[in-house]
Amino acid sequence: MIKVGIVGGTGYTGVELLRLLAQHPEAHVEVITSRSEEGLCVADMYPNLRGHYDYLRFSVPDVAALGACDVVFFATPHGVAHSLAGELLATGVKIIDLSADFRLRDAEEWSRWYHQPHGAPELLGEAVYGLPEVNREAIRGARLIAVPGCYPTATQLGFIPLLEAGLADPARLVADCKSGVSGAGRGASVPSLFCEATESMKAYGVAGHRHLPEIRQGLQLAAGQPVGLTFVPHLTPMIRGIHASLYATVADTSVDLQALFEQRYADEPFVDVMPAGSHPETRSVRGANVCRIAVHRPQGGDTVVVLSVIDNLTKGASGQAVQNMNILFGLDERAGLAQPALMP
Ligand SMILES: NC(=O)C1=CN([C@@H]2O[C@H](COP(=O)(O)OP(=O)(O)OC[C@H]3O[C@@H](n4cnc5c(N)ncnc54)[C@H](OP(=O)(O)O)[C@@H]3O)[C@@H](O)[C@H]2O)C=CC1
Ligand SMILES: CC(=O)N[C@@H](CCC(=O)OP(=O)(O)O)C(=O)O
Repeated sequence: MIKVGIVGGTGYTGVELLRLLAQHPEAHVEVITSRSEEGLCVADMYPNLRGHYDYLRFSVPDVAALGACDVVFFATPHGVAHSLAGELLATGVKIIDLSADFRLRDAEEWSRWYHQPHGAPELLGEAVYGLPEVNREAIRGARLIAVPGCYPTATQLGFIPLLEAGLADPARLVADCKSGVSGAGRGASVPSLFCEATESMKAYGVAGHRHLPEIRQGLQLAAGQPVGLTFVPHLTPMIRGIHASLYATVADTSVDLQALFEQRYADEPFVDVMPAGSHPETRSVRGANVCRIAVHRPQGGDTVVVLSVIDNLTKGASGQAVQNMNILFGLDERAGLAQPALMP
């Protein structure tokens, strides 16, 4: 059994980790932290977990207890993993960080977008970006994994086949993305209030969202050259889900895009290329560690439209984190992640 620690167990990604790990055949959660709920039984806070974690109580983060685990997940706000990662790695534990702390290669760029100094630039060289569809081999040997953000996962998986094949004009990519409200986390904030978020929809961060440099970094690697990306996130009145409508211009309109996408993801257990003409919906991935993709070229023109949907808490965060754990420990990549989406 892999001994698991979770820092930040009361948040939405923390409880999603618990939900997924409850049915994992090779993992056992030993430690879960919360500073605000110290001593509380996990199932008293999340009744959906009653009967699964009756032994488990929240405790304050403690390096000795976490260091006795095999792997520690950080499901915490930005900056927390920076402060604990070095000390924990020294104990021999592996780290899977769901926050953005180690996603950007450049510490100065991270500081600009996250408005604080990078707290552990010395660890950036060894951090592996945990997008298995691109980095599976590097993940296997990693000590420190940076799990991609939710918008970056949906967007990169949608654009990558076009960019790797050199088909899309890399200078003019557009990502028009919609997120459910759980993407903002469990902390109280006015935009997340029921009366603010329901029966309405709005864009935000058009001038520059912190996921822009992360997405650009991944797309540049796929394209092998700089990319120009317009990224517009929107808040939509649903709890879970990311819907990305991605636009690219292609010079060669003779390529069979359906075949290209099917071939690129043929061996990927968690990317589903839907039949030509499909319109994937967010509820088809709710609670499932899956990205469903459809590729269109409307009216046979030179604009390609890729539709990519994920659950922000599953393939966009905790499911992808467990997928990384499975790869890291040489397990079946699907372990604990086989459940289909909840419909309706
Ligand atoms: N929500 C989503 O869809 C996604 C989130 N992410 C990222 O995952 C991380 C967690 O997100 P989410 O679950 O939504 O966040 P939440 O705000 O819902 O939860 C944050 C958790 O971190 C703990 N925490 C806060 N500050 C500290 C600290 N200084 N030291 C230790 N623990 C702390 C909190 O517990 P307590 O204060 O009691 O200790 C809480 O359990 C974030 O970095 C987020 O950006 C990534 C992809 C998608
Ligand atoms: C709807 C909503 O607010 N979404 C969050 C992004 C989700 C997330 O948590 O991403 P990180 O892991 O990179 O922080 C936002 O736009 O800030």
